[in-house]
Amino acid sequence: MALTQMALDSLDFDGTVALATLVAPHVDILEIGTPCIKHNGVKLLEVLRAKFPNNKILVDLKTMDAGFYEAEPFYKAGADICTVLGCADIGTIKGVIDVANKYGKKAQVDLINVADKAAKTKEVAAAGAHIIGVHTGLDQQAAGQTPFTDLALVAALNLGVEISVAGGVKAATTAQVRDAGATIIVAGAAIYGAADPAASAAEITAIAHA
Ligand SMILES: O=C(CO)[C@H](O)[C@H](O)COP(=O)(O)O
Repeated sequence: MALTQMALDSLDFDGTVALATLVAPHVDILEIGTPCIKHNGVKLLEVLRAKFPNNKILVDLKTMDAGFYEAEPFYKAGADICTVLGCADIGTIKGVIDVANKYGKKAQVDLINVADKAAKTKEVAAAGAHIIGVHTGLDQQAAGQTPFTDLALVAALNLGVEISVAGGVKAATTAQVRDAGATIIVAGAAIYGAADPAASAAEITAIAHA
C-alpha cells in the first residue's frame, strides 16, 4: 500500500486549477511542481488549499538555502509537505525540518543529484527528515535514467522514514515501485499527458493502494 501524488508541472495558473479539479478525487496528494510554484507563487497554494480540503498538498520548493525562512510561508498557507534539496547544507535541511515541525507538517529531502544517496539518507533521517525523496529529474529522465536502483538502495537501509519515488513513474511501473518499498508514488507526465488524466490517476491509485 502506497499513497499517490500527482505532480502539477504546468506554468498556467487556471490550467493547473482545472487539472487539479479533474485529478484530486483520484489521488492522495497534489504536488505543486517546482516550475509551477516559482511561476505562480503562494497564491496558487492558497487557491488549491481552499478548493481541495481532502487532499494533502506538497509544494516542491527544492529549497537550497534559507530553509526555515523560505518554507515557512508555504506551511503557513496550508502546505502539508515542502521539499528541500539533499545537496543543500545540513543547516538548510534542518531549517525546513524545524519549520515543518513548528506547523505539525512534514519535510521531504530530495536526493536528486546527491552523489552518496545512502550516506545522505542516513544523515537526514537522523536529523529528523520525515520523507526521503528518491527522484530522477526530468532532465535525467531525458538522458535515460530511472529511479529504480536508487529506490532499492534507500529502501534497503530500513530507516523507518517514508520514501517517495518520482521520475517517470506510470501505471505499468507502479506495482514495481510499491513493492520495492515506496510509501508515496509520484506521477506527473503519466497523468497530465494522458488522454484522460482522471482515469490515469485512478488506475495508478488503484495499483498503489493494493
Ligand atoms: O519534480 C519533478 C521534476 O523535477 C516532477 O514533478 C517529478 O519528476 C514527477 O514528474 P514525472 O512523473 O513526469 O517524472
